[in-house]
Amino acid sequence: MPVQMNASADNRREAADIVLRVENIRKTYGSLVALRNVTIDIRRGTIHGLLGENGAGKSTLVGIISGQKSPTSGTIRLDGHEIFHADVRSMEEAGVFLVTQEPMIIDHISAAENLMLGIWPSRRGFVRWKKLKADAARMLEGSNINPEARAGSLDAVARRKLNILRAMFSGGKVIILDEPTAALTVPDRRQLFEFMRQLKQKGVTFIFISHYNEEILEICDAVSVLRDGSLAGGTDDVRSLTSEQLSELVLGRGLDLFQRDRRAAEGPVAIQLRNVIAPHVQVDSLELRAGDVVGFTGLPGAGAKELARTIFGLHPAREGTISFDGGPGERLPTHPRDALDRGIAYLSDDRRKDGVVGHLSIAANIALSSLDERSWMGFIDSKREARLCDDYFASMGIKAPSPLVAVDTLSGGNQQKVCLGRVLATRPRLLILDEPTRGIDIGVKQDVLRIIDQLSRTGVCVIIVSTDTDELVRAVDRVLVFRSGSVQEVVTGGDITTGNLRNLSQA
Ligand SMILES: Nc1ncnc2c1ncn2[C@@H]1O[C@H](COP(=O)(O)OP(=O)(O)OP(=O)(O)O)[C@@H](O)[C@H]1O
Repeated sequence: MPVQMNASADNRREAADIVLRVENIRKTYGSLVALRNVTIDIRRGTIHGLLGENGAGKSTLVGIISGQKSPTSGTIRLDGHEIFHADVRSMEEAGVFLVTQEPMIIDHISAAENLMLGIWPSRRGFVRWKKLKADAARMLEGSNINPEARAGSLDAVARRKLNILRAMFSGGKVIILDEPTAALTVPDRRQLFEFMRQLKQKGVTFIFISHYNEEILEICDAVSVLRDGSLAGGTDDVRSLTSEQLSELVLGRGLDLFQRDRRAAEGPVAIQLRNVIAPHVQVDSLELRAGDVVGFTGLPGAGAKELARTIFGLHPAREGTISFDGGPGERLPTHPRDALDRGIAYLSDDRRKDGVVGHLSIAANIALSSLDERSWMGFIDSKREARLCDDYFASMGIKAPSPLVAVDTLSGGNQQKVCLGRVLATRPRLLILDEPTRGIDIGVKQDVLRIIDQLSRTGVCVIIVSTDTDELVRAVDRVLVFRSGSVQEVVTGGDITTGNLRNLSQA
């Protein structure tokens, strides 16, 4: 019976190959079924992509794997052993780490101390500070993070990098990265991927959540796709897939990619900025015509985000004026309220800080910043408010039972859609969007780009601050590349390509 013996040896080898198995996992929130009997095998030493539309159940699944959430039913096996009553601590001790989109960093200690959190070297009960600093400095080499810097002073990207590095150096054998590349620059992303490949060689396994096909195709070995809480498909050989097939697997249909019909800068100037000077910003002149969609890009600190925030009154300008429709130059807004009063709206890239109010409903959030428009002599027109909320709820494709549920209960991408609905509802004349589709799935991303396009056709000027080159290529008329606080390059027409923008924004 040699054939049978070979088969069982193969089975054993195969079982040993599987570091993590989720089996028949089901999770419900009241009547909502977030996961329906999901079974996935994750092979040791691979990078396993987890894909799905917003609200498909990805964060819920990795929350369960990492011990943050408990399943309604089903089992998790690590190295073939069933795990009972897992919590975050026991899973980290077992080598399973979840790196979320919101870095868990302690602000008042240094980057080095944060990096080594939980693994501070000690001798006879005393922390070996010298060794800690030396180890941390080695790990942070090439990351542009000063090991001595107070974590609270680091920007969002540095915090995210620190969090990823912490999991990697804490001896994780299964590391889950939930949209780790959001906000990372191209060089940062390359560095992260290189690092993942090195650890993979050493047998570390990654579960990698991303909405970017190109990333999945570049870094993953295998993928599993969730659709509406069920496993919709997957493969152990990502190389056999094309980007279109990946989209189809995620959406259950083909993807209709959006491409703006670019306009030349013609017609009277609607908004003009002059001599704007602010920390990290020095811009002599910027002109927007009605209906222009302009992209701002560059490395962190190069001025793109800073200028956008200056126009909205979040980043104090030392000098500079703004004028509307050929009128006289006015001082720049000194406060967001002042900006909103003058028809300038802004979507922050930090939805935790200035995005949504979690315990309020979707409708209340959408209504928040457009209160003036729906009130008349101090009274709120509630019919109008309901209509407005219904419109945005439907057009943004927000996945929730109704506009009345609390934003807290939505998936990350759906929360982002609420933020976007909220700024669009202010009906501004200048709309500034900072990373508008970050965290949003590929299908809805096209819808959002379409909505921005339609809005611009009503005469609204739009500024999109973005590090997503694909987004810029699809959505804008021209791209301003920032360097050292100034506009270094203006890219127009056929020159707006992914390759060009990557080269220019890294230079
Ligand atoms: N605490 C909660 N209460 C009620 N429903 C919840 C809760 N947490 C998640 N859900 C629901 O479970 C479903 C799955 O959400 P999950 O966050 O896992 O999606 P996701 O695939 O990670 O989406 P995204 O890409 O937007 O991050 C969604 O319908 C979401 O609204």
